[in-house]
Amino acid sequence: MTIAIALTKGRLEKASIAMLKKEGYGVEALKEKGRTLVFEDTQKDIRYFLVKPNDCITYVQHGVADIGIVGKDTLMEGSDDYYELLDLNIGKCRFILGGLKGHNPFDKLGHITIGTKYPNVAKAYFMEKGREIECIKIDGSVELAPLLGLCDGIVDIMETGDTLRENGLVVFDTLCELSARVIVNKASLKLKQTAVCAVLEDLQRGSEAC
Ligand SMILES: Nc1ncnc2c1ncn2[C@@H]1O[C@H](COP(=O)(O)OP(=O)(O)OP(=O)(O)O)[C@@H](O)[C@H]1O
Ligand SMILES: O=P(O)(O)OC[C@H]1O[C@H](OP(=O)(O)OP(=O)(O)O)[C@H](O)[C@@H]1O
Repeated sequence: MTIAIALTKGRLEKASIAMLKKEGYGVEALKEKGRTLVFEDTQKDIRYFLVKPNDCITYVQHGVADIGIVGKDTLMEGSDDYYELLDLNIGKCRFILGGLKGHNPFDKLGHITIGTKYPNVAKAYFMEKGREIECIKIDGSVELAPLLGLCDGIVDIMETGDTLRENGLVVFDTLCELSARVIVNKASLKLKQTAVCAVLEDLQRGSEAC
């Protein structure tokens, strides 16, 4: 029975392919991918494809992918009609509230404006703290927004902290730790249980080595 696995392209791509390869999966072809989008491992009867983070969830929810590997940040921001079954211990980073030194958004009395790629996460965080915010959706280089006066602070991913530091920004709070997760289509877990669980067991072993 063929299993389809959606991998997130970009920052998670290398580490997830390396883990699959180490566990004996034939994903070598993905690394010399050119413009080809789908790869078959006929020996293991697995089909792989590389997609953008949000699309990984979409393909899993629709059952086109049985399994997806995607960041917890993307899962927290998006819809949740899937099973999240494994933490892979790769792509580790955290959600932070950041901004200009001496300008903690919580100290502001009036209206707070937050720049972020993750408006749902940001709103939930401030709501829990009893503050309502206006979110300005930013698609990249989020650190620019407070520097140029677009917003009072940002909710974004931090790994090394270099991007914040090099732009003179500071961390005011950590919302939570993040890493890549394995998600599974709900029907696939029932209908392809043996094959799906075999992949999960291998990935579990791989994640323990991280
Ligand atoms: N600095 C980072 N350190 C570690 N993991 C990160 C970092 N930035 C992103 N990630 C993880 O990698 C995933 C993919 O990030 P990536 O930046 O490649 O994609 P993206 O957000 O769609 O960006 P782009 O629009 O530039 O393609 C994120 O969802 C997150 O889980
Ligand atoms: O703490 P650091 O190690 O500096 O990493 C953090 C940066 O990485 C991510 O952006 P990315 O590089 O993916 O680019 P983007 O701004 O286009 O989203 C994130 O949005 C930060 O800008």
